[in-house]
Formats: sequence, structure tokens, C-alpha cells
Amino acid sequence: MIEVNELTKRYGKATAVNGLTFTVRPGHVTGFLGPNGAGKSTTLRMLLGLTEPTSGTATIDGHPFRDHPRGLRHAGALLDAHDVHGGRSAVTYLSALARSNGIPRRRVDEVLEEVGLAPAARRRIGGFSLGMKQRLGIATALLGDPPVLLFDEPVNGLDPEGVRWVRGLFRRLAAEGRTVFVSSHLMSEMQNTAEHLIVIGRGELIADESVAEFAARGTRQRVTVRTPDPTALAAVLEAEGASVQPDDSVADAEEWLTVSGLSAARIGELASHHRIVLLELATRTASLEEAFMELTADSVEYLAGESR
Ligand SMILES: Nc1ncnc2c1ncn2[C@@H]1O[C@H](COP(=O)(O)OP(=O)(O)OP(=O)(O)O)[C@@H](O)[C@H]1O
Repeated sequence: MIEVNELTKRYGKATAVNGLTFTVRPGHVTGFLGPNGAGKSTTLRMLLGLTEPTSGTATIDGHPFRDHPRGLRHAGALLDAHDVHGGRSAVTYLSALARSNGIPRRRVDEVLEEVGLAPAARRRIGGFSLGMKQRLGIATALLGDPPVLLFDEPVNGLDPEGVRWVRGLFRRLAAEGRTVFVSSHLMSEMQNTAEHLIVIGRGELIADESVAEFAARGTRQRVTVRTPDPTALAAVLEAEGASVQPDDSVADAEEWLTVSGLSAARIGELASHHRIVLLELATRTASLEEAFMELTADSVEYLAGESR
């Protein structure tokens, strides 16, 4: 189990993590979500004792990670896949880690097999692709067969087959009763893997709930409508209390509107009454990704096109 209590990290005047409190339980995958710069990596680094908190505590199975002798047997982590000395082979690198953590040598071959790197075991890590480095990072995390696993953006650089493999691996590790905590800045990466979500923005907790609860936020329905006269239609719909936005997610954007607060049937009736031609009309439910973007919109560090 992972417990974070009133955890804060400041760098000078900048606050990376601000009074975070949450618990990650064993037995299912927990997603750690937030836009770029939200404070995910800083939180994971504090959990692993690599960054000193300004205040608050972060513990693994009741103790700060540093207090666990032979750390890799208590918690395994993938942080920055590039952070490995490139001159050694995967076998040499993992064997040294196994020795210093009191882990039997046979685990090295087992984890290399598990992550699909057995054929590349004796090649220099420096020549590995990003995807292979991610696999090596995952092998490192698994080496000590630990009850707690932390992964920071693990699917970066993996091809679609690799992404599918890693999702299955996380679910299996969780089903074995381990605590599995996985960070991502994309909801779509988590929705088929995680059962629980911790969402942060600008270092603060935004949501701590099951994926099912999170999904319920996104069930608000909208209607998309295409018309040659969007200005007239928008005026009619707004007069009926609807909220109307141009839909700039499509190619011929000037003809499209996104409407909330009125049903498709009512929009059709109003258009007919006012003799406005409709070319298309459809109801759609917001995706989890949209619900996530809405939830974190206020905490996105740099918006595209925004002047700084
Ligand atoms: N060593 C540091 N010195 C100064 N500021 C830092 C340091 N490390 C992180 N920060 C700042 O703290 C904030 C949180 O960064 P962090 O890397 O934890 O976010 P993140 O959620 O992991 O983002 P990303 O998905 O982009 O990796 C950012 O504004 C970042 O610039």
C-alpha cells in the first residue's frame, strides 16, 4: 500500500506538489493522471526517496522507501528509461542490481524473458530503442518480485503490441495482489487498464475515485449539428437556453455547432419552425478523455497558442 499525506514540494517560489493526500491500495491498477507539469514525477520521486519533500510524508507499506533495506524487493519502479548507463549489457546491468539487493541471479533471466528482451540480453543498452529501454526499465522494476510497483509514463516509445502487452502485465501484477501505480497524461491510456484513478493538476488533488465514478462525469450528452446557417441557428437555440459552441474538431468547422442543454429532437423542431436547414444532427456522449480534459482544463500549464 502507498500512503501520501499532506505531501508538498517547493522549488524556490514554484510549488510542484501542494498538500497531496491519497492512498493506493493493492489488488488493482491505480492510474495517476494529470496534464504535463502536474507534479506526477515529483510525487513518484518523493515516494522513492529520490527527492526530499518540503513537508508531509510519502510511505510504502508504512515506511519511507529509504528505510527498506534491499529496496527492490519492497518496491520496483520505472522512472526515466534513459537513466541507465549505456555501456553495459542488460544482463550485466540487472545482475549488478540483483547482487546489491540480495536477489537470486535466476531472476535476471526470468525478467528478461518476461519483458521480451531475452534475445537482446547481451547487447549494449546504449544501442537500445526507446521501447527496449522501457522494457528494460520494467524488467528492473520486476527484478525483486516486489509487492509495490510504480511506473512513470510506461507506454512512452512502445509500439501498439508493446502497449497491449504492458496493459496485460499491469493487470496481471495487480491480480496477484500487488499495488500497481501508473502515471500518464492521457486518460485513454488508463481507461482500459486502471480500476481506480488519482487525478492531480498543478500539484493538487482533483479527483480520487473509481474509473466507473469518473466515467459518470462524462455522461453529459451533447448534440452536434451541421447547418449552412450556424449564426441563425445558434441565436434560436440560445434563446431556448442552450449553450452553443462552434465545433472546431471537424474539417468544415464553420458549418458545425456543439449544443448542450437541448435534445436533438428539440433542435430539429426549432430548426424546422424557423426554416433553418439542417444537414446533420447527432447526439453524442463525451468520451472519458473529454471528461478528463474538462476536469483538468484549469490546471493545464501551457495551452497551445497561448502567449506566455
Ligand atoms: N528539479 C526541479 N527544479 C525546479 N522545478 C521543478 C523540478 N522538478 C520539477 N519541477 C517543476 O515542478 C512541476 C511538476 O513537475 P513534474 O515533472 O513532477 O510534473 P509531471 O506531472 O510529471 O509532468 P510531465 O508529465 O510533464 O512529466 C513542473 O512545473 C516542473 O517544472
